[in-house]
Amino acid sequence: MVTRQPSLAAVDVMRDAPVIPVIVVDDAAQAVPLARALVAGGIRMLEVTLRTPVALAAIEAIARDVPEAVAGAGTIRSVADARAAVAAGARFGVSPGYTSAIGRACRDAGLPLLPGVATGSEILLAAEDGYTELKFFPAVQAGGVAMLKAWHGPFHDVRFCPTGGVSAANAREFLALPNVVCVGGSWLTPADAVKAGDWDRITRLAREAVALRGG
Ligand SMILES: O=C(O)C(=O)C[C@H](O)[C@H](O)COP(=O)(O)O
Repeated sequence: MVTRQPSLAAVDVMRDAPVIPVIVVDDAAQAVPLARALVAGGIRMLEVTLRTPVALAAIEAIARDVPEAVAGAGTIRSVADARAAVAAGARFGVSPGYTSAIGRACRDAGLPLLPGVATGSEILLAAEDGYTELKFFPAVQAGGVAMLKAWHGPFHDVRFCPTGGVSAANAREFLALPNVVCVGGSWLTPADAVKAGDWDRITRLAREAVALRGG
């Protein structure tokens, strides 16, 4: 039984911290300590990608056992994914691309969505459906900082979370842009650290990520 939480908007998800960690969980038992490690470092909005068989169980475990965290689902590629994410207790969703069917399903389910876009036409489609807080994916591969600067003219009212190729080394450049609210990335949860249960390292990486804004 999933307890419904107070409603959240996509912009709240983006504003909470400078980085949304993109998490891949291979073993459901890792989910709770991993979430606690990120929370200890100041990161609460957690994107658990639906890329592994245990992803939904991981979201469920975090939603149940780590009340300070806000579990979200990444890699939403279909209406079925959106519904499964909600049923597991996800409180926001992130998609690597966008279709109106996904947008509608998330809205109907009350799931704030960060739709993935990489072109002007995709931005227009998402905006037509009422989505103006978007994930730019894959950010570095699709044009990076220069692309976001170019988009700022025609799409000045759209805000982005660039993800894909973003790291501690280039995050500040993105965060300095007027149309970037936060960035997303997998660097806070390196596969070797998760595998080894090196939660202190993950807390340290989270803390460094929090310091990216303003510092
Ligand atoms: O599974 C998804 O839908 C995703 O969210 C894709 C991720 O955003 C990127 O894989 C993160 O890219 P890196 O930070 O470069 O590792």
